[in-house]
Amino acid sequence: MIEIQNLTKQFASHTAVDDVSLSVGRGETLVLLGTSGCGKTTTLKMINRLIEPTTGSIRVDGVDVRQQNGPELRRRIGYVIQDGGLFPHYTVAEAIATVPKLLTWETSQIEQRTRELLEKLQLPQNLLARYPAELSGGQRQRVGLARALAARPPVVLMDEPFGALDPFTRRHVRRELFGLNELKETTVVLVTHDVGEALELADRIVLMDKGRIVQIGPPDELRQQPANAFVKDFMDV
Ligand SMILES: Nc1ncnc2c1ncn2[C@@H]1O[C@H](COP(=O)(O)OP(=O)(O)OP(=O)(O)O)[C@@H](O)[C@H]1O
Repeated sequence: MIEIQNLTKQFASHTAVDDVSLSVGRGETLVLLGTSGCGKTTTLKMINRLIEPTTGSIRVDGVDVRQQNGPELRRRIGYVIQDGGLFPHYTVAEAIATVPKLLTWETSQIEQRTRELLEKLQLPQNLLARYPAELSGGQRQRVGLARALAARPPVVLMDEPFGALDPFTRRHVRRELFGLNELKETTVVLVTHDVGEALELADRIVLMDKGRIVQIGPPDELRQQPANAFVKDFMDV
């Protein structure tokens, strides 16, 4: 469970995130939606402390994130970014095993989990010995997803996680991942500017504009009862 209260981030004189308050329930998928530069990524990065807020607070499972050190927090919160965010000198197998190893999983358990994730993400086994430079953009992105999900973290943050995939693979991977049990009990905060993706994946959508929340609610509510003309136009796909 994530509770965000009066969160603001100021970069010099620019307010990137402006007094944002919201909560994400256990197992919920919350989608941050909005135009480029509206503050989605900045909001996401404050949850795992890659960016420190100017003011406001964030609690994950009742504990203020500022009371935990960054690396420890990020071990419990999966994080997926558009290009996969992989270390160049780690093979695919090593990348996926990173967090399970830190948590001292048995080798056989890590191998089994790796096989399972490759299957769900439609990645062939023969990629395991390759380095990120030897993968396509879409493969890198899926390996990034596998790495983030490997140890089944209770919270996963995703920043345009399907952005590099072609429309066909994108739909397929999305359905595989979100349709099966894989993410059912996981609290997910996902950033996208793709309305279709938001409508398909979100339990609730947070529509942002210029750092502020314009409307928050289930997909149908934003479509059927838009708070203003901006929401109506944005959701009208
Ligand atoms: N480190 C930084 N220094 C100064 N300004 C920044 C910094 N990071 C982000 N910004 C500004 O803050 C605003 C919000 O950026 P943010 O990346 O959160 O937007 P976004 O909604 O995720 O956009 P996109 O969909 O394009 O990724 C933008 O105007 C951006 O230029």
